Amino acid sequence: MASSTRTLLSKCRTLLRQNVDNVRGSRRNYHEGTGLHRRNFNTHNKTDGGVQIGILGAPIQSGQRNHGVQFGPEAIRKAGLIEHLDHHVGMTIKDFGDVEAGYVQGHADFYLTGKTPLRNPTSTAQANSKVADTVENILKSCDVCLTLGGDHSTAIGTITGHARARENISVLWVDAHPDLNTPVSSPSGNIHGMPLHFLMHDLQNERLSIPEFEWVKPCITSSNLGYIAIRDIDPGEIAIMKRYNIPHCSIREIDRNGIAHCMEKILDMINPSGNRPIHLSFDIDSLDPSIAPATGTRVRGGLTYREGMYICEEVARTGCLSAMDLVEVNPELSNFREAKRTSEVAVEIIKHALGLSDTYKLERHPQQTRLKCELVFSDAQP
Ligand SMILES: NC(=[NH2+])NCCC[C@H](N)C(=O)O
Ligand SMILES: [Mn+2]
Repeated sequence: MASSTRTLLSKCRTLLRQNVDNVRGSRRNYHEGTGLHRRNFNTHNKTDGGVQIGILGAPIQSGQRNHGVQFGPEAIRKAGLIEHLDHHVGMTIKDFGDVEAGYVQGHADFYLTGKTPLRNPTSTAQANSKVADTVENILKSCDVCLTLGGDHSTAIGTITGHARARENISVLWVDAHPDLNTPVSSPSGNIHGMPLHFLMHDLQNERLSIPEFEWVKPCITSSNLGYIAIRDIDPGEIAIMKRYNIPHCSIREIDRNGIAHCMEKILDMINPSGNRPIHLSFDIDSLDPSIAPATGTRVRGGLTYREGMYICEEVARTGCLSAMDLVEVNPELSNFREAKRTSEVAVEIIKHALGLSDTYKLERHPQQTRLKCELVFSDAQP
């Protein structure tokens, strides 16, 4: 390429970036500072300063068939999660241990539907009820609750707990799958492919009357939910997404328009005012299996490492992160090295969502109970 063309191209890119930054700045008040800081979502009056992160393990595996996903919390902790977070000034980590989830071998009970029986409703409901109570409690004393799964049915508990503790939450669902099946549309009977049908107001008529799940009250609507990276979508899920116009950026839209555009679009859709508490539900299978192989429902053609981290950085920059799930790490489904690699990537994902990435640094402002995540390296050129 001739050097004059290259210069022109680079000038265009710079202009484009500046434009994007201007639009963002005006829409979401980025000039106020970016990143994780206290947004007064909480009802408690903490004056000791700094952001409190509560961590909970939810070793639930009854939402699917593979053995081993119950070891997800242990694997992520072993990959150094606490050590990575602990030394950051202005951030306090409280580890609440694991919820007692109970282990279900294969098929404990099922609820008969027309097609595939719903697998393990009793144990999945009971474990999630504990998760919901614990997340609700953690959010009374912490600014952010991080839950380590477990399979993705865990989101039934975490989102319920979050919605009990804070008003007006919006959910960003990062996943290869929309997990929006109903017991009737599900091809597998696995509850980890259905958590959202329990939680969405719009889908209450699709629920079966399962006494153990009575406690789950709808708490999100189709406009509070956004998908990113989905690429393996069942016919029943497509129908629901179309019927309720659920905001989404499929992996193909990321290919076409880039991750920056997609994140901006999806955040504007689910959090237009820029001050709703965000629930980030991150399924490790959203990443390409070459990066995160130790998971149960791998789908080729996933997010690159940087795309995954970028999603989390942008969430951190909103300053609205209030709860996060990191689910579906299953260390038993690959060899030791791959399992370790997957857990390490999970730690990286969490760090980035909390505003701790290579391109950012956290700074505690003196005398302020606030963390500010500042860009120490930016591409913006004069
Ligand atoms: N959280 C997950 N990994 N979900 C996978 C769901 C796969 C499939 N759509 C099902 O409903 O069975
Ligand atoms: Mn999922």
